[in-house]
Amino acid sequence: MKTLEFDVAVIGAGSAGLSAYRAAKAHGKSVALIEGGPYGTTCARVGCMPSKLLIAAAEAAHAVAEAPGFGVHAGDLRIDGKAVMQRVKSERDRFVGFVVKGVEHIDAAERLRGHARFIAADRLQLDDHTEVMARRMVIATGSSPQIPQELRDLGKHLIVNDDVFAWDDLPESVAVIGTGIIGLELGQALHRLGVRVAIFGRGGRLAQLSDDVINQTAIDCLGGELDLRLNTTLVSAKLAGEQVVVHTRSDDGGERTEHFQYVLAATGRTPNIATLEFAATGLQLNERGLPLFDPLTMQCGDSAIFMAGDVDNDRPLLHEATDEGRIAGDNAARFPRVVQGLRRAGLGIAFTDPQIAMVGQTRRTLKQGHFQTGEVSFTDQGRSRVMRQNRGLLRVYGERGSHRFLGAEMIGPRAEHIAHLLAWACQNQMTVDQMLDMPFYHPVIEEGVRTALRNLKENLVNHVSEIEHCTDCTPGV
Ligand SMILES: Cc1cc2nc3c(=O)[nH]c(=O)nc-3n(C[C@H](O)[C@H](O)[C@H](O)COP(=O)(O)OP(=O)(O)OC[C@H]3O[C@@H](n4cnc5c(N)ncnc54)[C@H](O)[C@@H]3O)c2cc1C
Ligand SMILES: NC(=O)c1ccc[n+]([C@@H]2O[C@H](COP(=O)([O-])OP(=O)(O)OC[C@H]3O[C@@H](n4cnc5c(N)ncnc54)[C@H](O)[C@@H]3O)[C@@H](O)[C@H]2O)c1
Repeated sequence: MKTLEFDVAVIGAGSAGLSAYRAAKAHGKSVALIEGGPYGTTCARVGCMPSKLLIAAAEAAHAVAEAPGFGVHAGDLRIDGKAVMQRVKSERDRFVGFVVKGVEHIDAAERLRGHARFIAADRLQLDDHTEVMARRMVIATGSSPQIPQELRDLGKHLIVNDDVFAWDDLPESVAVIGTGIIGLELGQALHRLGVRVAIFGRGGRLAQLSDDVINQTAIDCLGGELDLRLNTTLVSAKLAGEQVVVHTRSDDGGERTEHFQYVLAATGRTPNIATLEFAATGLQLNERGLPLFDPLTMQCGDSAIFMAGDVDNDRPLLHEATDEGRIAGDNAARFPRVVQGLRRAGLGIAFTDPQIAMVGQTRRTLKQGHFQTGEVSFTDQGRSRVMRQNRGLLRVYGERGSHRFLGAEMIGPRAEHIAHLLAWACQNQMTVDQMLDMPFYHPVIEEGVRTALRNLKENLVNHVSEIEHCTDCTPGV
């Protein structure tokens, strides 16, 4: 057994861990970067990048299928599944290669391999070979797919996102369980690439949308193309030869039994904490066994242990993981003089078509009676119609009295860009008038944003009562 000593130990060499390592090193500390799995990060290996590569192929197929709508005919659509997966994997490997190269530049004495668990607040055990002593720690162990009990006996026919990006060819059929971001992104991409796909949701929510009106618009937009089965419970899934027999029941009592080649669990992710043995740290834990931490400093209580990335179960997105890693690594090095780090305006984008986006305060977090809503439909929006992408709705929220822009939810064309504009305005605490003073070109989709802001301004000035009813909202304050 080896014993090594460092100023700081970072558990996990994913996006958050790498960012924490760099931030702690900037203080001139000795820092151990501990990794128990493959290098390359979830984002590059099996997350953001390969999913967007698959979606890019699906968009190409969709553009060909939609071309006759412009009077353009490209002939019969043919999808070469092997070539699609080959590009997904080779481009993905390129991205992973850059990350791995970066890790290899780290001093070998600070790159430790092994699965870490706590044996004290300042001590870790790596597998059965090394003990690491460090006064300050950063936990950046990420998250893993959560698998419902009823899917656990399906062997290789149960898949998660990682498995999709290991395919050499596209399959014949996939039942996607879960209507969150992963289920919708992968489900729509596979559908557009010719795979028979059904997407099952036990509730009626899509991609974490909390505005009922936007959620319904998303159901209408995506449900027009996809086999979307909402309010449907998975009763059982059983293997029958090389197929899975999926038995489902919808809330209206209808039952169906269908065969699929694979079942994709897209049912959420759970923090990687099961084997960390927090009991040895003395940290205060919440009801799910996660240490309580301050999201501005990432510090757990007043300890020298910090959290970062998906493991903390708060804003599980790449840019947030990197920010949290930077704050955690910086504060671990500064401990005990911790400082608050920059947290940015909320920004979430689902790369469906149309794209879904959420900015700043979502409908769920707004206080009833304190805000007004403005909206624009993209159905008749000029540029969207020109491009035959005139589907969707944007709703913007503003604060009564101050007229400050608070946030937005949307499904619509090029939402990834509109969401950035709105997030920048939100972080700068702009008022609706200030946003309307900004330039808008013609003809662009952003003119739709202007329409929504004008509508919001009118409603703020006239105090139009909030007509919709949101079941998830904080009751009238
Ligand atoms: C399919 C998919 C698509 C996504 N798309 C997007 C997107 O488009 N945009 C976006 O912003 N986000 C996206 N995300 C989310 C994003 O990938 C994550 O938020 C981000 O990768 C989290 O980084 P992390 O450092 O917390 O975790 P990871 O990168 O998973 O790093 C954690 C590391 O810790 C290691 N580890 C775990 N336990 C231990 C231990 N005990 N000892 C040692 N090492 C350990 C793991 O092996 C792993 O390498 C997507 C996620 C998925 C799954
Ligand atoms: N574009 C992006 O930024 C992007 C893309 C993919 C993933 N991500 C990140 O990854 C995280 C995880 O994504 P996700 O889609 O797995 O989680 P999610 O929490 O968004 O969605 C999970 C869905 O599964 C449903 N579900 C859970 N258990 C179920 C069951 N037993 N039967 C049927 N449905 C069930 C939930 O109701 C929910 O709709 C997201 O929160 C997101 O932050 C981001």
